[in-house]
Amino acid sequence: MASPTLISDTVEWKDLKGHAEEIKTTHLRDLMGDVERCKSMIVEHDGVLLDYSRQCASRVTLEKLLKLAEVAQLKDKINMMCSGEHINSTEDRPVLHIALRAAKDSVICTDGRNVVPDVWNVLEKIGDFAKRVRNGSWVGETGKPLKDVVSVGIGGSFLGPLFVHTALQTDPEAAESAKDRQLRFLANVDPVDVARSIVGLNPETTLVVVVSKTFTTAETMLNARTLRKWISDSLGPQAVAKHMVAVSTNLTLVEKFGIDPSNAFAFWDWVGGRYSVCSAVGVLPLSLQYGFSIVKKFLDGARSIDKHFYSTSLDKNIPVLLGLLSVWNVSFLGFPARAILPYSQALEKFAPHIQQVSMESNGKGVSIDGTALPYEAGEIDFGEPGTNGQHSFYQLIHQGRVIPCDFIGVVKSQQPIYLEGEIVSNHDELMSNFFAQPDALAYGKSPDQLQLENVAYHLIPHKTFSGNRPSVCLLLPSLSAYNIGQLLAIYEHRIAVEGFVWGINSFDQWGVELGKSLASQVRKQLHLSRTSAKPVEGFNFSTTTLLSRYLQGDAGIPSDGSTTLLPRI
Ligand SMILES: O=P(O)(O)OC[C@H]1O[C@H](O)[C@H](O)[C@@H](O)[C@@H]1O
Repeated sequence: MASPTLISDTVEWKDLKGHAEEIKTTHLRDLMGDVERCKSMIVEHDGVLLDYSRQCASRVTLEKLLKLAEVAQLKDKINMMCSGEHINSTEDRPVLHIALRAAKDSVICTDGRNVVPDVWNVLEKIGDFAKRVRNGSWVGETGKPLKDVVSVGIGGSFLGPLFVHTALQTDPEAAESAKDRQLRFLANVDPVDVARSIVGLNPETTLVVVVSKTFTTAETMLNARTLRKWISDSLGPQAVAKHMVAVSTNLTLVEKFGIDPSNAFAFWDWVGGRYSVCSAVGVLPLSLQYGFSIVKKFLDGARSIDKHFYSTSLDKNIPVLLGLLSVWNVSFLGFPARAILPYSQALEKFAPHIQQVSMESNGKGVSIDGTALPYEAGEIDFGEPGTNGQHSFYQLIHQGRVIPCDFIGVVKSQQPIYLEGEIVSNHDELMSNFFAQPDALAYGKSPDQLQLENVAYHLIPHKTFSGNRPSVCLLLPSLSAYNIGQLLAIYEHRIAVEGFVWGINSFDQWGVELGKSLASQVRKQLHLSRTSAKPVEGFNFSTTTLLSRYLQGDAGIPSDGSTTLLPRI
C-alpha cells in the first residue's frame, strides 16, 4: 500500500522540518536536565534496555515523529510485511525473514501457503546433518570425521554468519561445544583470501559449504570451483559428494555444480540475502560449529524481538523508535552518518554486517513507486568496537562532524577478568568508557569550564567541545546466543522502519548490478588479451590505460605455470 504522495509532501513532514529548526536552538545538556523527559525516553523489552534521552529531541519531537509514522502508514506496512504481502514490489516478492525464526506451531502465510512447516523441515534437516557431522557418523572420503568447515559465500551469504560466529566464539557455552572444530569463511575472490581460508586445513577433514542465494554470484562460484578442485585434487572427484554441501534457493544450479541435491539446504526467494542469517545461510555453518541447540537460542532471541516489533505500540517499540530517530537525524537534522559502537570485542563484525543490511536496504534514490526522492534516504554506517574506536576516529565525532552514535553495551561479560590490585575489573574498565562517552558527546566542555581549569588561553579553542552530539544507548544483559539474536532483529526491523517512513523499497538492490555487468566486459577483455593478445578496445581512455598497464604485468598465474592450490602464506 504505497502512499500516494511523497512523505515529504505531507503536513507532518513539513511540521517536523520547522520543529527541527526550533530544536537546533536547544542544547542537549539542557534537554538532559529534564528528568521527566529522560524517564520517558527509556524503554525495555525482554532484558534489552534502550535509552534515547541523548537524542536532540524533545517529547514534542517524539509526538511529531509518531504522527509522521501514522501518515507513512507504518503500522500497516509492518503488518503487510508480517502477513506475507509482496511488499518488495520491484521483485514481486514477500519479505518474510521473520518466518525463519517463527515458532514451529505458528502460521505465517504467503500466497496462500503456510511457510513455517517449510522452514522447520529445513531446520530439522540441518539439526540432523550437523549432529551427524559433529558426532563423526558423517565422515569424509578417507573415513575421517570432518572437523573443519569453510563457508564460501559473499555479501548476505557471509556477513551475517560471520558476525554471529565472531560473537558466539566468546560465549563459554558455545565455545565449549565448538571445541576442536574450526569455522572459516571464504568471501573475497582475491586469491589471498582463498589461500587464507584453507591454510593449515586438510581436505580429508574439511567440509565446504557453498552458500549462495542465487548460485550465480561470480565470486562465490569461482571460489566454490577452486575449493572443489582443492578437494578433488587431493581425494579424487568422487570425494566432492562427502566434502561439499550447499545452501541456496536455486537447487537446480546446485545439482548442476555437482553437489548432491540431498546435501543441499534450501531457503526461499522471500528471504532477502542481507536478511538471510536466520535461514540455512547462517544456521547451517553455525550449527556445524556450535551445534543446533545453541543456534536455536539465537533464533529464539530474534523471535522475541519480532513479537515485540509487531505487537507493541509504536511509542514503546524499540525498533520503531530507533527507526524514527534515524529518520529524524538524517532527514530533519541533516546528519547523514551513524556510528555503530559496540563496547564488546565479540561484536567486532556487527558494524560490517549492519552496513550491508542498512546501506543496501535504504541507499535508494526513488520512492517505491519510482518517483525521484527530493530528500536523502539511507545512512552511512560505520563502526568499530569501543574502546578501540576511541583511539581512532572518535576525535572527529567529538570535535569534527556530528555523527549520531549507537552505543551498545553488555551488562555481564562472557570472559570476566579481574586483576588483583586494580580498582575495577576489565569489564568495568570497558564499561566506564561506554557510560562516559555518550555524556561527553552530549554535554561537551565549554570555554568557561576550561578557564576555570586554568587552561592556557591559546589552547581554549582547541580544547573546547561543543557537545550537543546525539547518541542512543542499548544495554544487553549479556552476549548469549539469545541476546545476539535480539540485537540482530532490532537492527533488521529498525532499518525496515526507516525505509517504510521514507517510502522506499528497502528490499531490492538494483544498485549493485551495474558494476557487475561492467566487470563482465572487463573479464572478457582480459581473457581475450591473455589468450590471443587482443588489444584493449571498447573502453574509455582511463580504463584502457589502466587495463593495458595491468596486462603488461603479472598474469596472475604462478611463474612456474603450476596451478597448485597449496597456500603460499
Ligand atoms: O547469495 P548470493 O546470491 O550469492 O548473493 C550474494 C550477494 O550478492 C549481491 O551482490 C547482493 O548485492 C547481495 O545482497 C547478496 O547478498
